[in-house]
Amino acid sequence: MSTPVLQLDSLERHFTASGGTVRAADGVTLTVGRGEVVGLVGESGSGKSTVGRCAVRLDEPTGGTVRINGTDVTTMSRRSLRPLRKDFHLVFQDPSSSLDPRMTVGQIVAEPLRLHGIAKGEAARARVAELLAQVGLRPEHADRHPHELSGGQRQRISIARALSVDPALLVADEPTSALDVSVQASVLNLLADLQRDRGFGCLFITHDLAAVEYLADRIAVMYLGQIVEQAPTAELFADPKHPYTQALLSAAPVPDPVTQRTRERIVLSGELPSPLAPPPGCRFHTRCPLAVDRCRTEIPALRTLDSGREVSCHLVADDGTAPDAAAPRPADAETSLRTIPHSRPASA
Ligand SMILES: Nc1ncnc2c1ncn2[C@@H]1O[C@H](COP(=O)(O)OP(=O)(O)OP(=O)(O)O)[C@@H](O)[C@H]1O
Repeated sequence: MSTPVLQLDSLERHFTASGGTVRAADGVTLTVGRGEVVGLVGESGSGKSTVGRCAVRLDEPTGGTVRINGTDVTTMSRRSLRPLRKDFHLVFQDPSSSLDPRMTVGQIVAEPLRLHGIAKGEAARARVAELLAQVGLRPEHADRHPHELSGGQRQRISIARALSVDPALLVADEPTSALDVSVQASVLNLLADLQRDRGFGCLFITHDLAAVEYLADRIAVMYLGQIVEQAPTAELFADPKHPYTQALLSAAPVPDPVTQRTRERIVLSGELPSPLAPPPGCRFHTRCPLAVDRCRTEIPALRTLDSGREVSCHLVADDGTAPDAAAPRPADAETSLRTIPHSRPASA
């Protein structure tokens, strides 16, 4: 297997705040293969952006490792990182914040080409025209400034800029959520087309379950700083194992009129607990409709099931048998705990 474009190993990003330590990312292990789109989902505050920012070293991890194309960049200085920066880019939620208002679109898109010594002068101008065409803009847009363009056009420009140097990895953090609903689909389609044509790896961070189902090959689900489930997209949507994933996906619209897939809506009680003081045992137990005593005291490891999928839940058996969070009855939960064989840690 070729080296993944992104490898996060036990990634940690803890922030020191007045109330203590915020465990925004707390042991995240994740890979993005060459040409693969990995979706990162989870409710607001679960740590997705923190992981995305650490992955492109816009933020400093406090533990674990970040490898890009096999190179450990976790503690590399800005200076040593500079030549590698061509390989990875982040597309932000709000394009206005990442585009310099004093520069023309042409200068914005050409800047990475110049910085990495790839093209200048006429060659850079020709490349910019080509890139603008690829993102659905006209050559004359090169002379405009970001404020003269719509939100959708600005996001197309940040995508053109990010892809100008042919990166191996693109981290897209909610790339459409700041846009009008009417243009979200066209920007997503553009990303999907470019990804297919150019084959870059992509970490796609989103709240939009329909978008992630459409774009991602694989999905990782985050809860309170940790990954609780990872699976190929179709398998995750067809058969979510973790009670949190079941609840999250139960809120998704049913996009396929042929299969008429339906899911009973699972409404979780309470808010996401504070990452300043995560609950003991399974972090999800305070909101899990299936939680049993073991969940309150014993931390479930993220383990690989027989099928190769990964899940961290005491109630999911190695053969993938999982209880249904939509039909919780205390007796069921206790029964499933007793009847499902668990792979317990050696020390337990
Ligand atoms: N610089 C910081 N200092 C202190 N806490 C922070 C900092 N940045 C993020 N956090 C906290 O870390 C947690 C995770 O934040 P993060 O933005 O990564 O979540 P998210 O899943 O991306 O949320 P959203 O979907 O709303 O963007 C939150 O509790 C947030 O308040």
